[in-house]
Amino acid sequence: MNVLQRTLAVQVPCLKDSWLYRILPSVSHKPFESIDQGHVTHNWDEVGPDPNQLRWKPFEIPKPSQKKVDFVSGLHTLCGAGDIRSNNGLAVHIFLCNTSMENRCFYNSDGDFLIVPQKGKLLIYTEFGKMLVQPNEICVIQANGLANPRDFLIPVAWYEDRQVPGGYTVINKYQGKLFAAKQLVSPFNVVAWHGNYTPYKYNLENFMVINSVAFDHADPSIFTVLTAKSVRPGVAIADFVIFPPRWGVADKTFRPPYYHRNCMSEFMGLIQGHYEAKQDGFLPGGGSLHSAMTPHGPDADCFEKTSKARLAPERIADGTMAFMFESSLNLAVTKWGLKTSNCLDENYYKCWEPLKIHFTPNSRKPAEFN
Ligand SMILES: O=C(O)Cc1cc(O)ccc1O
Ligand SMILES: [Fe+2]
Repeated sequence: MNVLQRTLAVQVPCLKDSWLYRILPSVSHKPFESIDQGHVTHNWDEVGPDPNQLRWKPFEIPKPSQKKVDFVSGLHTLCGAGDIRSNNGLAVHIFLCNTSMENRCFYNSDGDFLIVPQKGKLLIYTEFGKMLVQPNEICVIQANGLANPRDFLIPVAWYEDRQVPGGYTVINKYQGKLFAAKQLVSPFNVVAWHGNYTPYKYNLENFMVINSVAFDHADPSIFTVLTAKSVRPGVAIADFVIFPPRWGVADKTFRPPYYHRNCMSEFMGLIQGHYEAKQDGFLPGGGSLHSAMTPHGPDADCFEKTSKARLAPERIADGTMAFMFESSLNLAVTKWGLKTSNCLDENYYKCWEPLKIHFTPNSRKPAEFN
C-alpha cells in the first residue's frame, strides 16, 4: 500500500472463487507465527451491546514523525456482529495509516473488504494488478445494485520478479487474529489470471441516483450501491448506501431524512462536504452509529431551516458524499471505539435538544371533524 491514510473498511463474507497463474511455485513458508496484532479484534463482546446513537469525531491519523503506521498496524475494529468462524457477519474497521507497506502484504481469510477511502490515496498491489483508489472511489467485492457493471474497474495483470533476501512478510487475518509468514520473494508474481473473484474499484460519482419525483422521502434503499445478501431473502448482512449529489423535487414533503427508527443498524460516514441532516458535527473522517430501533433524524438546525423551505426543485449535497453501511445485524462496539480512540462525541445527543414542539392542533382539522 502506498500513500495510505484515513479509511473506513467494512468486511463481509466472501462470495466467489477465482484462479491465478503464477510464474513461480509458492516458496516454502517458515512455520506460521502469531504476530503483534495491532488493534484488529473480533472481541467486541468485551464492551457489549450499546443501544444508543453514537457519533465519532474524525479519527486522528498519527504523524509519520511520531509513529510510522502502515495499513495493517493502523487497522482498528470499531464495531461488528456475527460469527467469524461460520463466516456470517460483518465488522467495521477504521484504518489510520501514514506509511506504505514495505516487503509485507496482507490477506484476509475472514471476509472481503469493502474499502472507502476518506482522506489520502491508496495504491493497492494485488495479485491481479495494481489499483489506485482515492476519496469518492471505493474498492470492493462482487455484487452490484443500481451501479452499472460498466463502471466497475478491475486491474490488469501486473507482476514483479523480485527476490527479497531480507524476507517478505505475508500477513493473514484469520478468525480475527493476525498471523505472519516469511518468504524470500515478492508474492506479486502472477503474470496472468482469469475468473471473476477479482478486486475492483468504482467511482461513486458514476452512481445513477433514483429519487422521488412526486411526494414523500423515499426509503434510502434507493441509494444501494452494493449488497451482501444473507440467507434470508431480502435481508442484507450489509448494504453499502451513498447519499450523492442529486436533485430534490418532492412536493408536500419534509425533504431531509424523516425522523425514524430502523430494523437495521446504520453505520454512517462522510467522505467530503456536509451531510444534509447534520451540517455540523458529523465530519469527514468521523462516523456515527444508530443501532437498530433507536430513533434518530435531522438535527434541530436542519429541522428549523427545511421546515420553512420553499419546495422548489433544488440541488442537494453538491460537493458532498456521505455513505452508510446498513446491516440487519446488531453491531457491538469495541473498547477501541468507545474509549481508546478518544474520538467518541460525548455531546452528540445535544444536536436534537433544541427541537421545539410544533403542534398546532387547530390549524387544520381532520376531514371527519369538518
Ligand atoms: O439516518 C440517516 O441519516 C440515514 C437515512 C437517510 C435517509 O434519507 C433515510 C433514512 C435514513 O436512515
Ligand atoms: Fe437512519
